[in-house]
Amino acid sequence: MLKLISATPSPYARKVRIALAEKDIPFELITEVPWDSTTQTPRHNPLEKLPVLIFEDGSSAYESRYILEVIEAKWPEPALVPADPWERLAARKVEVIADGICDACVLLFWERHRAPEQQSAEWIARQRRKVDGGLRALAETAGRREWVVGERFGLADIVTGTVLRYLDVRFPEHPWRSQYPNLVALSARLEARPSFAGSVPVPQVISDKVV
Ligand SMILES: N[C@@H](CCC(=O)N[C@@H](CS(=O)(=O)O)C(=O)NCC(=O)O)C(=O)O
Repeated sequence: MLKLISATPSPYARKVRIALAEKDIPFELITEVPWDSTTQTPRHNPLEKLPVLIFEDGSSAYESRYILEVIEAKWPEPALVPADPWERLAARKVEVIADGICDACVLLFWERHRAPEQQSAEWIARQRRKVDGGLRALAETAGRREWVVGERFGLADIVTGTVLRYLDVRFPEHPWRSQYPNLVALSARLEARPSFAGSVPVPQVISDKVV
């Protein structure tokens, strides 16, 4: 059985969970805390990050963008990336923006885990600018269209939906809902899909000291 190492808050893992669900690919979900010493992630990814997709032969794929490319190659229908090369590149650019917002949120999250006197205001401001700028770019790209790129649901919608819901977990005070009504409507439509409803992110308890 295909296995996916995931974590309850992970937007990167949620991308993969949604893609597998949208393609009706059965898999075993392994939920863990990659920050704790109990993690099995390093056994399957030398970079020690989840998500990790583990195939029946024990080989593994890691880095969510790469995992999604592997899934698209192994199980091409229904396609989640546009056939048109330029539309495909537009969808990949949306993934770059969405992943970049998530990356900035992760850096913010750990900076805020440091003792107050050790936290860098400049570093926090820098990450906050990336979140704000990325959201602005997503809102401009999405406009008021039904789907973020092209004429059907796909990768650009998956990554946009996952980063928006991730903000509720890691950056709940961010005012994106008042800033971008088009993203609020898009998020509501996407969250109604069974693949989204079955993978709603929630915080996790981290037992070990990380920073
Ligand atoms: N670029 C990676 C990022 C993955 C990532 O940062 N995963 C986190 C968990 S979560 O933030 O997604 O919940 C992790 O495993 N971090 C462990 C570590 O960085 O050592 C991807 O897209 O897969």
